[in-house]
Amino acid sequence: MEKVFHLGLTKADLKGASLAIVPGDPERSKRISEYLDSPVCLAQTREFHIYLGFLNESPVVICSTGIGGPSTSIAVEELAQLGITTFLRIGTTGAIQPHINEGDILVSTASVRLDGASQHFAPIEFPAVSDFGATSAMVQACESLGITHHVGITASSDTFYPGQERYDTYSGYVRKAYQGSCAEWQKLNVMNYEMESATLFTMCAALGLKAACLAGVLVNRTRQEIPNVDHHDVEKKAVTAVLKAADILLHQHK
Ligand SMILES: O=P(O)(O)O[C@H]1O[C@H](CO)[C@@H](O)[C@H]1O
Ligand SMILES: O=c1cc[nH]c(=O)[nH]1
Repeated sequence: MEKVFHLGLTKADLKGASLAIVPGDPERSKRISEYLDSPVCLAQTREFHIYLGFLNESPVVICSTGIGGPSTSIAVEELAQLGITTFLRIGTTGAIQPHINEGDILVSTASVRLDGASQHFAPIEFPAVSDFGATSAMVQACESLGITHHVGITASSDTFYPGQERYDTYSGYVRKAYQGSCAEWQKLNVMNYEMESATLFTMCAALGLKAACLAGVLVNRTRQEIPNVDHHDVEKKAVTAVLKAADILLHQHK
């Protein structure tokens, strides 16, 4: 088999792996790989930092997606060509419901499609819905680890500023269409904002792949805009949860 376009890997490089953990941040890939047995770096190209390791003897791929839908769609398309069928996103997020605390883990059942890339896979009426089994594994993982978590809908936006209704200190400008949008999502019981799950869920549902997403809360925007938690502490909790979910999915039938 030829190498895929961006990741530059062949199927043989993945050693038969069928599950990938997909963080946004490239540096998170390496940190996650350190929890696996015999981790190796397969490639570092653009935003895609790819590692292979073993979880209780099963091969697992870690591949960062970078920020947003377009690069996420490339990672997913190319990993699927290499044999990956299950994608577990581990992200960071901003909560918009007052009962959610910094450091909590949010498991997304579905996402509001505030992205553009998902429309290249399915029309806007098509739901950005997670895979039930993979999402249940994330919930089970949080429960068994005693991690405070919330399960529900996520708003997934192409932009960090206007799409998430952030009034930056440079222009303070958010176009009319997004003014008041955060309050509307709050009213509709949306838990949080992040930037990749709408593309991931839509394309995986459309292409017959499985996807789930959990994210660690860095900030609760009902109280403040700038995080004051330790990113690494939040990340560690999310990594522990996603690895447990991967283990459940890979080994539950053995
Ligand atoms: O921490 P990651 O996985 O990158 O996720 C979140 O953080 C980035 C924005 O700061 C976006 O990618 C968003 O989805
Ligand atoms: O508020 C936030 C925090 C992290 N990532 C996002 O996309 N939004």
